[in-house]
Amino acid sequence: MTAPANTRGTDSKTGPLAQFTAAGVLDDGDCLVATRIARLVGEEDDAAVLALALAVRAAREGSGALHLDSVARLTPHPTGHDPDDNGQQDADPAAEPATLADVIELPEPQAWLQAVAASRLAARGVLHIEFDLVQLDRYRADERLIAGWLDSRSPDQLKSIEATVLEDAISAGWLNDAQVTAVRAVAARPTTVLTGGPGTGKTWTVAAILRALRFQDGRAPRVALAAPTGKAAARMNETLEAELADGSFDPATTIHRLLGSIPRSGTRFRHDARNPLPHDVVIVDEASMVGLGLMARLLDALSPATRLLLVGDPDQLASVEAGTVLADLVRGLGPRGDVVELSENRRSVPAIQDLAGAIRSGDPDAVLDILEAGHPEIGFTETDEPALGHMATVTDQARHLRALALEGDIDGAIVRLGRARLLCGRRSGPHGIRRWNRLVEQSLAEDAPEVAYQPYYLGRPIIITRNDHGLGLANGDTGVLVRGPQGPLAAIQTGQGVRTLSPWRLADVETMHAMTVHKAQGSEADDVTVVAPAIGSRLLTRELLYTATTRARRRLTIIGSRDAIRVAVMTPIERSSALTERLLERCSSGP
Ligand SMILES: Nc1ncnc2c1ncn2[C@@H]1O[C@H](COP(=O)(O)OP(=O)(O)OP(=O)(O)O)[C@@H](O)[C@H]1O
Repeated sequence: MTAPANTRGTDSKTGPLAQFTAAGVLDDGDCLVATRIARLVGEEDDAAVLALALAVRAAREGSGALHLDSVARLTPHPTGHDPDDNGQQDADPAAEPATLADVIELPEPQAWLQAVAASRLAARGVLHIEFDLVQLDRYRADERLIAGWLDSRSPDQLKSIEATVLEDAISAGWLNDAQVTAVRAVAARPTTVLTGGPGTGKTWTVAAILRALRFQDGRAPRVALAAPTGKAAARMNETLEAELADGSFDPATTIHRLLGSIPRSGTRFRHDARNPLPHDVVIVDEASMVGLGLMARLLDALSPATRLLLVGDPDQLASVEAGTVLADLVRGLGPRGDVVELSENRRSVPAIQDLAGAIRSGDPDAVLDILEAGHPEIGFTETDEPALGHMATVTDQARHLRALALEGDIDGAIVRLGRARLLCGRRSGPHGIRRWNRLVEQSLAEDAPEVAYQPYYLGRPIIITRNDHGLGLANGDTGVLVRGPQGPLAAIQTGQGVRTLSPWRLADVETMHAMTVHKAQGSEADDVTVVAPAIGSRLLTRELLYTATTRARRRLTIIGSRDAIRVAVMTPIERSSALTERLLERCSSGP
């Protein structure tokens, strides 16, 4: 393959940009940004402009870096649509999906990389080439900040933790060996990453750490508890209630609030290197949902004396923002001994744990064997045309919720809400939540016609979609509409308990007979039904299936074809970054 001829790549209507747009790989926004910047710096090399547009696209898709040799493996979507969007199934689901290399003549990656390295875009610092990756300046800067910060830390700068208090907390904590290692690591190290799947005792370990900190002599250390979302912060407060009860520690908050958001600035905060946070210890839960930019801003705002504990599950879906920071840190800091992994799951039933393990290890045969073994806790409905008839628990749940709501039973309805959940990859299309919400409502309307036309019908499960500090509601809080003395009441489970209020006060709210897997992150239900995305969907990934599976405590039903399951298990989300390499490079060149 050769580098593309110079066909006026700075014009998005012709040349390689047009070809990539027609193949559904680039969108107009990618091309517009690339052509504008190219014009600004006077770049005329098609190959470099194409790399810039693809780096912009990569960031949009969650990568802070671009491997030019991965471009050939991209899947073209000539209509610009995902199969789940346009309602079409692949004609032959077993057929190998075409790659971009099948439809476009691509530059040879090494020559392309050299062309980018020699380009004006590189000379002017728009693009950088390191570790054979192309990076936009912003993501490289964030990665360098994170790696540099982690590298500069020394245990000598930390306030020491009294050994006897630490040992007391450990012996009184009923901790397993890995949990003890984690507590000791936090005491001894400036940075610790605590990983593990759901129910492996991460919060239990954090509680032991807080107890060790509370009984320190002299000034109690100042601890910040934080999470990427309001919902996750509220959950932290709930699960650490006993440790927070005496007021020794401030309740958890969002990372944005901790750093001090500046209105209308998503990238600047009141706390930064010049005005660092005053805390001795910062503990971040659900760290897999923290993107590159936010992690860089957080570390930038920590003083050298601050201990940092990042807690999360690197195998779950990563942040919406670009980056796979937690997974990168696990790989990059592992050799330094900064990572502790917990693996003993105490929450889900063994069959679901085994299934999650097989998905995580990328073994489709093992996954299908478990799905088809007839475990009472696992159902597998093999079809690529899911229908409501496949989801008895979902319609059952809707009817129970409605009955409890009609009785005005707030507690009963809230408990019921956590019993069963229908999860989908996306919002739209035949496999998306909108369709299932509509179908469940149609089914309810057979007995209760008002469900079809009343927005606030009794028994409507809801999810809050935006933080509302005035009402004390967090994005992701869930609830149900129940009969109240003067009309319908919204009963919502918040971090501070159940709140009831008039549904008319709710601004950002959606129906939740079905929920996206992204939104379900950090929450669980006893009985989970998962509709697998269609073959060809970009959402059909290992992380999506793992995250959905690990939401189930007692029973799981997966609805999808064997091929779709196979594709999901074999398709880890490819997000490129150079953060791991940066950390490993520093580790190997260290003292
Ligand atoms: N060492 C232990 N001894 C007894 N019970 C434990 C221990 N560790 C964890 N548990 C229990 O196991 C369950 C899961 O623990 P925990 O909530 O800490 O897990 P987690 O990893 O934080 O889960 P998630 O990621 O879903 O929040 C809890 O009921 C907890 O009380």
